[in-house]
Amino acid sequence: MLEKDIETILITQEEIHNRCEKLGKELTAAYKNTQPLVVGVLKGAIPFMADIVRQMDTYIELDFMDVSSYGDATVSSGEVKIVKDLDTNVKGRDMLIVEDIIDSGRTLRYLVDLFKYRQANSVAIVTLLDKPKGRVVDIEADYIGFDVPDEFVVGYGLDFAEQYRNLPYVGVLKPNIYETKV
Ligand SMILES: O=P(O)(O)OC[C@H]1O[C@H](OP(=O)(O)OP(=O)(O)O)[C@H](O)[C@@H]1O
Ligand code: HPA
Ligand SMILES: [Mg+2]
Repeated sequence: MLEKDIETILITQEEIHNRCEKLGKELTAAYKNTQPLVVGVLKGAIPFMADIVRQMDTYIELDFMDVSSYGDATVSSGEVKIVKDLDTNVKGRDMLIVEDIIDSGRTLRYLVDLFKYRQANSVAIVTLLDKPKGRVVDIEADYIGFDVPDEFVVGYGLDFAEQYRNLPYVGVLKPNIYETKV
């Protein structure tokens, strides 16, 4: 059903699963002596977060933050706003932010600066996808699943107009889909 809208599959479900296993081992080792607060950035990070935390064999806590800079657009508005804040006081905490993609970098630049301002002890980033060509502000992830080309990607949490988050892989939409929705 959804697959008819996809032009190319960039990353398969199996590739994502295998990469999550490897990243999970690295994160387990990195956080074995601390109890990090793992922060999922709603809504895109949900599928990746569900997979990556189940590959972390160590003590962790979960929290969520909802920030938005895109709305239904495919180009970032440039302004990041908090839609839902954390429930947890982060002062002195080791934090791991889980994201689906770093594109312009604005969302993560904002979050890292915010958590440092709130005096977190450390702030690291794990992202499923990195789109280095999209970068407008300076930010790098500590753990990256895959690099993607400078194209608008969907699936595995990533949406176009709130659709396609539930695809079990990452792909590029057929051009006619943009035309009918824009
Ligand atoms: O590096 P950037 O250019 O800031 O883009 C990346 C962010 O944009 C998307 O979220 P969005 O704000 O669309 O919310 P969503 O997760 O609910 O789709 C994505 O999930 C990242 O959080
Ligand atoms: N796809 C979906 N959402 C996004 C993207 C993308 O390529 N970049 C930033 N948010
Ligand atoms: Mg989005």
